[in-house]
Amino acid sequence: MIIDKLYKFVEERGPVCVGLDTSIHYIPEEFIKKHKDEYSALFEFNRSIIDATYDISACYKVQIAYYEALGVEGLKVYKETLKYIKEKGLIAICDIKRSDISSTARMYAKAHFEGDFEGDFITLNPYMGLDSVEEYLNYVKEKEKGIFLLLKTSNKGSSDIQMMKLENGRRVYEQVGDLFNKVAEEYKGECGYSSIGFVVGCTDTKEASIIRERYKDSFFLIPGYGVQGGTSEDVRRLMKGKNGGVVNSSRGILLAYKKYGDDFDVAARKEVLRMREEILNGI
Ligand SMILES: O=c1ccn([C@@H]2O[C@H](COP(=O)(O)O)[C@@H](O)[C@H]2O)c(=O)[nH]1
Repeated sequence: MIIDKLYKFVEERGPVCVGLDTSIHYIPEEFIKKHKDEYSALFEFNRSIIDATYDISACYKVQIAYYEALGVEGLKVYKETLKYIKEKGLIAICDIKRSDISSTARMYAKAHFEGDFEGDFITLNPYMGLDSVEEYLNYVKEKEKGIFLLLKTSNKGSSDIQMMKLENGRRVYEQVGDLFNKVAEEYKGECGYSSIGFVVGCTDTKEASIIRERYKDSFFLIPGYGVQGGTSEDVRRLMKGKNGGVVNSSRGILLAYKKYGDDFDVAARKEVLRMREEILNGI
């Protein structure tokens, strides 16, 4: 199961997930000038970040929106970045947040679990229900793939719907979490976690411990650290020890050169080390 590989990397390298939400505007101008065009600079920037951080990071989360926004040329960079991660034996989480009826979901599964845009894990929005996720499950069982389902997101608006109380007393996110937790049981690896995990933002201090307590055996992808305001203390409420999840930081790592004044790859490494130390020290 792919979760066993991720768990092993978390144990060996720490829980940091490097977010490759790479905007052209984040790349230093001198670096862009050294390359044929913006797209090759974009790929080389990603490659340098990966080379500088792979031995101290659990995985890479590649946010497709940043590449889609650049059209076909951007998607080629997305593809090349995923290929590079795979060639180095690392783990890619494709942050695509798809959700659709099953016939369309089948196509999304094909697009992101095989072919040009293949990754190890994908993110899905499960709020369309069980049948919107079913088409992906065969890949989890047979092709060493994994899924992170949005549960309680890091944005302020997550309280608009996800926190609503239903007549049965549960919150909407609990209804969704309980439903998919049962499904996840069938995809457990040797590490005890399932290849179907949840996305839980670390920006809701109050709800974090409740979520961890309710989903004791789930592996979490945790965004919201740093720029969005989540702290290491918030992360620890969700982590369940040192290896119950991975903690994403995108802008905090990609733009670390502005904070440290070093070359961007050197600064990215410094920031991953700082973040890892800050999170693990309190556990
Ligand atoms: O609840 C969620 C789910 C996904 N994200 C994604 O994580 C990164 C966060 O980027 P930062 O620069 O570290 O804030 C981004 O790709 C989001 O789309 C999230 O933030 N919250």
